[in-house]
Amino acid sequence: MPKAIIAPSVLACDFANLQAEATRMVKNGADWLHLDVMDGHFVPNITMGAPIIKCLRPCTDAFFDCHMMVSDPAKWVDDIAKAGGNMYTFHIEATNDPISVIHQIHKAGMKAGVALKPGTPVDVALGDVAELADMILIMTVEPGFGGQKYKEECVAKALTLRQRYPHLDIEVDGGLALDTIDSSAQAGANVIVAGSSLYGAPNPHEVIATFRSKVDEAQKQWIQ
Ligand SMILES: O=C(CO)[C@H](O)[C@H](O)COP(=O)(O)O
Ligand SMILES: [Co+2]
Repeated sequence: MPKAIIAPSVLACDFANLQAEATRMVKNGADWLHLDVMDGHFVPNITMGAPIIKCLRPCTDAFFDCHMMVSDPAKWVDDIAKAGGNMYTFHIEATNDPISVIHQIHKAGMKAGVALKPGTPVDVALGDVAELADMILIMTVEPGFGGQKYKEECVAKALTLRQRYPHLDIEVDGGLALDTIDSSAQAGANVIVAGSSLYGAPNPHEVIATFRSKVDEAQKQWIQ
């Protein structure tokens, strides 16, 4: 059964100390690091790109989960692969040909994720997309900024995916915290992104452990 994967979003960290902030979460039990790449066009904010990911790569062995909030997903695949990205998750709203982008990502040696904004119906990810992708990301906030309120209504999409694809990695991103994790875990999401609730916590180790136990417990209902 899909195991719990906890992926702190460094978007919420002190970027002046990115190396220490990233490795701190790994030491606190994180499985992946979630790196939010924003181009100022697909979303109204600019964050980091391949040059920063490349600098971070020698600092940790952690799996780099690159969330690409960009208007032209095909354009950055090779740069992110060379920089050391492990998962390249692009938005389905940004392309007319998600299948060819998935193939391009695989050819570059990365896992392929496909993200859905809150207003995007899950139907677009069913069938070929879910069967070829390594992960589907259900956004639980509008992409662009950390620290937003969790949109619980989005988790119905995770439930639809989990019922059809018991082995698929399903990620949720946006507003995940101790008071919101339950609905995502119960809907079958197993990859939990959290920025503010982890970087703002005095005890991130405990928060990560709680996320993990809630997800692992909930996953038992889907497959043994
Ligand atoms: O993709 C994102 C925003 O577009 C971030 O990953 C997300 O918002 C995480 O931050 P927080 O947990 O504070 O909501
Ligand atoms: Co993200």
